[in-house]
Amino acid sequence: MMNSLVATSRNFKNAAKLLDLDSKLERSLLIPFREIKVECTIPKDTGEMASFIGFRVQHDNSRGPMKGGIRYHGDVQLDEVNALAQLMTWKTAVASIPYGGAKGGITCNPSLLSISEQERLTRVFTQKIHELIGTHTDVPAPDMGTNSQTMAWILDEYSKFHGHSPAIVTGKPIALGGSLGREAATGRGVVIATEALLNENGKTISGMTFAIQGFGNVGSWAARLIHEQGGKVVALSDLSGAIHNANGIDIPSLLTHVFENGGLLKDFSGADVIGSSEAVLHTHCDVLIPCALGGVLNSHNSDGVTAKYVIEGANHPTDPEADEILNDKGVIILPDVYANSGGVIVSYFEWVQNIQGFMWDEDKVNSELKKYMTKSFADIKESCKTHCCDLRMGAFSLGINTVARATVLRGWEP
Ligand SMILES: NC(=O)C1=CN([C@@H]2O[C@H](COP(=O)(O)OP(=O)(O)OC[C@H]3O[C@@H](n4cnc5c(N)ncnc54)[C@H](O)[C@@H]3O)[C@@H](O)[C@H]2O)C=CC1
Ligand SMILES: O=C(O)CCC(=O)C(=O)O
Repeated sequence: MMNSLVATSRNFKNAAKLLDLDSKLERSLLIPFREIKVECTIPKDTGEMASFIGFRVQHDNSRGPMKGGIRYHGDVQLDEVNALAQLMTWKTAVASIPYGGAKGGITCNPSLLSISEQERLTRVFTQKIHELIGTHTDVPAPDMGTNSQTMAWILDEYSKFHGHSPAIVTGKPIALGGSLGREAATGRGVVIATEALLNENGKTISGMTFAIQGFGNVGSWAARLIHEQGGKVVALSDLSGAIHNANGIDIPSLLTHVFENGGLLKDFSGADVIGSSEAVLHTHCDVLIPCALGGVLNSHNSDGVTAKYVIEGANHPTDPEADEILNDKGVIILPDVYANSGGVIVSYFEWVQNIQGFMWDEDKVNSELKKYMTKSFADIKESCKTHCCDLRMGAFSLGINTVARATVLRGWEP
């Protein structure tokens, strides 16, 4: 698998070439604004001390406060967080929301930590970075391995230093100022994006077959909404393996099973086991939606993809080498910086509601989300036409051009 920062930066450089970007400006846009690395030491429940490394990379703030999730996963390391922060910068620009990009994470396996250990770790991490984040500087949110409870602990810890600050994080519980619709937003956005692409090709979700890797926040909401719209989810996977049912998996039954089974889809009686999580990538289907880790589609396995469309619910699931292989096979890829932007778009609505001190109803959140995503799909198509390129390069060049213009307007002189 290619290093995620190398992969993301390669996409950036190819788009910068299409834009004929000044080489000094190009270099400046690629370099992150700030990289933070902190040691977080906590007592485990046993009384033993344990140290973890936490990161926050603030990539760019030319268009507004930096924005992006916090990931708890064993593979978290600086290059990965850097790549994810950079993606946030282009993603917020593609979505036309007034933010820059950031991302954070702690190298840990949350399933091996008790809830109180996770709480202590989150609070220590917040103590270490609280002076460098802020409602108008850098606003965290959930990502893999974190959720609304994690955001509640950050809010509480941050507020001890700075006073009650609901807008310091998004994706928080509704009872603490979270937005209706945020929990479902990334999955809902994935489905809106899928619909836009399929409609353009004379198709609809209803009657199409789908395979989804990852059944956490993004994957489970995407599956639920696809099922509701008449799409057939034939394969799914998570950390515990992959399952398949050619007649379509009954998603409501699976959700009940997962809820009662420690969050895992293994042992579900309504489908056959098809092996490791990677098996789902090669399942016969119309649409493949990776919703887990980065780099899962690479030079070793992309040739086996049979789907006609890949919708990137995860961040950077496709290596540039896999991009080439899939493009040669005629597979259409809807890139992460658009396909999974529903989460950060509704995070923006949450932040706006917190600042206004006014709560929107869920219909308003969902209809505004659709409006933003419909507009950005049209903007990407226009960019593809201008630069004669595929959707990834269309989205990257749109995002990079928007950030470059803001940077120059603020007084950057090439
Ligand atoms: N939560 C959000 O709002 C957003 C998330 N994303 C991206 O979506 C992806 C998933 O994030 P969430 O759903 O929030 O995470 P999550 O922690 O809720 O769920 C992750 C899922 O992936 C599965 N998984 C982990 N390792 C796997 C592997 N090797 N093979 C197959 N499945 C595996 C887990 O079992 C779980 O089902 C990540 O790439 C994240 O960056 C993107 C935009 C926003
Ligand atoms: O909701 C947010 O602010 C960030 C979501 C995120 O981390 C992502 O889009 O990858």
